[in-house]
Amino acid sequence: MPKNQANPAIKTGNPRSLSGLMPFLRPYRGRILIALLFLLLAAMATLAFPLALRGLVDQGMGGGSGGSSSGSNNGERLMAMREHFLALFAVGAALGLFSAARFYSVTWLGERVTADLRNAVYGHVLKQSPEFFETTQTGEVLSRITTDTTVVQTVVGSSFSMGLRSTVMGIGAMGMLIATNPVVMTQVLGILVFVLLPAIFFGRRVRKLSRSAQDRVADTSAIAAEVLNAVPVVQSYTQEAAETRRFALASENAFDTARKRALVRSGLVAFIITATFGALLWGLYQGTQAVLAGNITAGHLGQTIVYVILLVSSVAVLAEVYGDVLRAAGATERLMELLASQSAVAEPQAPLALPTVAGGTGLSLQGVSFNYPSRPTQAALQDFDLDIKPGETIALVGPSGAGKSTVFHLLLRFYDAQTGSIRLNGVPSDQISLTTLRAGVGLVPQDSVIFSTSALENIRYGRPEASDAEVIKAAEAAFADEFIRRLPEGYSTFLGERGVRLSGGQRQRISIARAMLKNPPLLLLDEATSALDAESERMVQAALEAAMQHRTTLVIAHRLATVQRADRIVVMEHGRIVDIGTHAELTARGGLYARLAALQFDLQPAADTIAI
Ligand SMILES: Nc1ncnc2c1ncn2[C@@H]1O[C@H](COP(=O)(O)OP(=O)(O)OP(=O)(O)O)[C@@H](O)[C@H]1O
Repeated sequence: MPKNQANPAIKTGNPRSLSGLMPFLRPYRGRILIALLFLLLAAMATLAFPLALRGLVDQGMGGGSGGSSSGSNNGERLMAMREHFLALFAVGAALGLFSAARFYSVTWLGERVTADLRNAVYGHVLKQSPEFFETTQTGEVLSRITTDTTVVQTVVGSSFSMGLRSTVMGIGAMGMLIATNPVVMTQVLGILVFVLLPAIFFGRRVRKLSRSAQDRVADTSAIAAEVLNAVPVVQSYTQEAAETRRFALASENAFDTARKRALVRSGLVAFIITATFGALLWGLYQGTQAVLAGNITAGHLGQTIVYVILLVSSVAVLAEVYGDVLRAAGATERLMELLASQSAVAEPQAPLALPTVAGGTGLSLQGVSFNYPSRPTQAALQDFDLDIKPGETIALVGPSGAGKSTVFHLLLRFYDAQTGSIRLNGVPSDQISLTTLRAGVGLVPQDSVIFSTSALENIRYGRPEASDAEVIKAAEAAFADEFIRRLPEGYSTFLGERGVRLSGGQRQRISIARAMLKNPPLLLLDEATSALDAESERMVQAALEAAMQHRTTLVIAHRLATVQRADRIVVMEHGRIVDIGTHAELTARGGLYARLAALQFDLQPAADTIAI
């Protein structure tokens, strides 16, 4: 089982999964306490309201209910009423103030925790080895970072506080009811038990469906991410309609699961509302009877009714919140799964320093055998032995699938070899921290990556602290300066997806300038196979030659000029080294290299050629 799979401790959509959020809440303990304080104050203001109301009804209005009161009596009552109204207003103002403060602090918390969570997941995903991305689709990760965190935000930033407020209010209202009217209370409590039991049953179903609804939404994101990255291919094969149908099918699945969840939840809501109404009416009925019998005053009844309303509405809100909590539990689980995934490439416990050697990095690969985790039976490299002196330029050649790129992957520690050792300047590569190891390597991939930013920043990606002058120097060395200056805004021109599109050769030169600015002692170059026009080709070649100076270079070579410049050419086939030598030596030997070279470099055709 790949190491990056879900931590088995975190399984199905259980509300307990929300505990995974604890580390994200902990830094904000002070804020949480403040929010709780405002929440309590607002709840207390709400609970004080019926008391003030009772005072108003019984003392302000109904005190001497007989009809013909004396003038002074009326005046006193008016005064008392005013006082009661003032008290009610004070309670209302306090409620408004505390509710606003609670709302702000809780929303702040929700947004903050979600932002932290999103950043943590993204940062964690970026550290995963390529193996992770072979098993997890980009769209799926995006969906988790956006949709799932939004669900969590709903809970932390609103549902949770609603739930807490309802709990406090419910308990408060219950306490007040017990104090003022124990008989009604006993009956209301009975009804509440009747509400809660089925709610738990329904809740379980909602939970399962919540998790699955999130999964189905992630499916649609995965499809969209894949297809949006390949729109030209989709259009050239006129597959727009088919792709739309595929997406619609996934959307339909998501809709169906969400609909089922809504149905179950609706049942829950219908049940709760009916039951709470029952409780409310029951309380009202009891109260009216008591007033008629002269056991309690009208104010007492009014107060009781408001408390009963508070109590049942709290329970109703809690049921609603419970649904949100279950949804968030599903989302948290999925996020925690991502956070729990461990990169198959481990950092060393006690990293060793990487000594610097003049002229470049010395490399030693001894007995290296490796197969990709998804292909346990097929060796991508076998008994690979190669010593490279600092400053040497080595060309790797061989048919497609020979394992050339795999050598790069292992040198960068994207994967770890199953057997053998890889040493840089004598230090095993798995004993060097990943940051140190990769800081010393410059990679120029076959397909140049251009980020959506200025030309300046694109080159600076290789060394963020470099000055503008250094960036320009690197661009000049990579023969990129001239064309960059001719762009609409020179070095400030926005490149990439939403900016100026560059030609293949220009992209390559930016990519080379980026690596040159980093100035690494080891350069890994994957020469582009795509044909460039002669002028572009000449420029790229010149840029590459400049880049190879004063460092160790490994180049996956596709050009005659490159192999001719190399100190040694390593010929690979089926993951093994089949020959090593210079261009002249290897051509003279007439083996695999001679045949490859004849095909690839357009040399004198050899007698028997092989397909590459
Ligand atoms: N991520 C991967 N998972 C599984 N197998 C892989 C992976 N990458 C490469 N392989 C396999 O490993 C072998 C070596 O591939 P590699 O990419 O190193 O070859 P290459 O010599 O660079 O080929 P090319 O010149 O076509 O890029 C091939 O059989 C390939 O199918």
